Amino acid sequence: MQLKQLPEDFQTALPILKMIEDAGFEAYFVGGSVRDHILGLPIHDVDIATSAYPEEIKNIFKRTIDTGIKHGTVTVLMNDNSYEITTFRTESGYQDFRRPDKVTFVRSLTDDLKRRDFTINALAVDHNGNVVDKFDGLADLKNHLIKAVGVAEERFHEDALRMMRAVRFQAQLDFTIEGKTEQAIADNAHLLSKIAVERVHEEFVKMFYGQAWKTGFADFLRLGLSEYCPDFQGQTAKLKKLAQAKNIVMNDETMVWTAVGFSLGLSGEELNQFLRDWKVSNKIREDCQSTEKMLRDFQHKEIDVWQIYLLGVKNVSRVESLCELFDITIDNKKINEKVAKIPIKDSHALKITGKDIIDILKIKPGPKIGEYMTSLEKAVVTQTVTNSYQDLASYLLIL
Ligand SMILES: Nc1ccn([C@@H]2O[C@H](COP(=O)(O)OP(=O)(O)OP(=O)(O)O)[C@@H](O)[C@H]2O)c(=O)n1
Repeated sequence: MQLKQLPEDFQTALPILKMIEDAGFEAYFVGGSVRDHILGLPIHDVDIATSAYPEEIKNIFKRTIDTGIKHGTVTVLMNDNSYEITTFRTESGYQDFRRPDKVTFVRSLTDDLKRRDFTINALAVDHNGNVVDKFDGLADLKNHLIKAVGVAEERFHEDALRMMRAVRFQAQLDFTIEGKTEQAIADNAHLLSKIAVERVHEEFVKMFYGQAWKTGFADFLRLGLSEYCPDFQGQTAKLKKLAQAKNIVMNDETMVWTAVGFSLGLSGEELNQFLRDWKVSNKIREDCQSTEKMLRDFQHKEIDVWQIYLLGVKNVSRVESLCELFDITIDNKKINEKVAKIPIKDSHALKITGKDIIDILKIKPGPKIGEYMTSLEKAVVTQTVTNSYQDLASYLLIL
């Protein structure tokens, strides 16, 4: 097959392919960008694979960065763009965060495509738009199938995260996992416990961003992958409820982690520990905790204006969606009334500064100042005190 027209992102990168070819090597567009373009989806990253070794690439281009040179990847800077160019390779085992343990550079495109995870990701496109399809990836794209390249077991032994990728692609693309590939996931789910939590975390969150996240998540549970993830052992029944909940669009990490934590019935320190186990960032952990608190408050028909404020007055829609997910009814009118009455929209609007606090209380600068600021902010938001220098200064003295 030949693409009717190369997508714009490929066209911009054509001079790179040409320069590599002029030096006597092969170069192709590969991976997710090819898959997404054929599916008519927007392209994210343009990946280029080549028969040239990294040092040979560095001799061809003036401006390069050794991104992952041991693993064959060199970034080439051209005009305002940067491109990751990776030497054809075979590999085994990814025990660390992102890179395979052992890589062997090869000169054959087919060998490179052979080591890739799924047939739909094992397509390459040359400078004329000719698609190299050694493993029937085009047919699988047409039939909406996620199918491992070659023997599925081997692909999952090389990198167990690919089992999560299968479930994630299924959710993102609304595809089906092919029979043997699916069986191999069920048989090898335990291999997931060997993978760095950061990698599992990344895939887990991406799984929820797809249109059909509930199908993806249901398969993640059904195929036993959840049993090998942090804190999910023996929790399938609770998690299943999430897979059967109402359909909402999950569009940020806080939503995902709050939804999962809430399904498990976690709050306070337990929720915090769960999120730490999954290596969720401090910022998102804080957001999840205030979001979860709001959900619980709504469940008990309470509306805490400070929680609404903390979450960011504009971000109540996230909580609304989560309430819909868990069938919690919320009184929008009441919330809007409360939001309208919040006298400040952010902490910078406080009529007192950290320096004022130091002067008034005659204390040294330090983290305590931030705590005082938060207490004053809370007092203003909950209308315990008015936002004037005089009132805030007096309130500070009785804190
Ligand atoms: N565990 C992995 C990760 C990646 N790949 C191969 O490397 C390509 C690029 O990987 P990556 O950018 O991580 O994923 P994409 O397939 O591009 O998809 P997405 O960006 O949505 O993750 C994939 O298409 C696939 O051919 C693989 O075989 N095994």
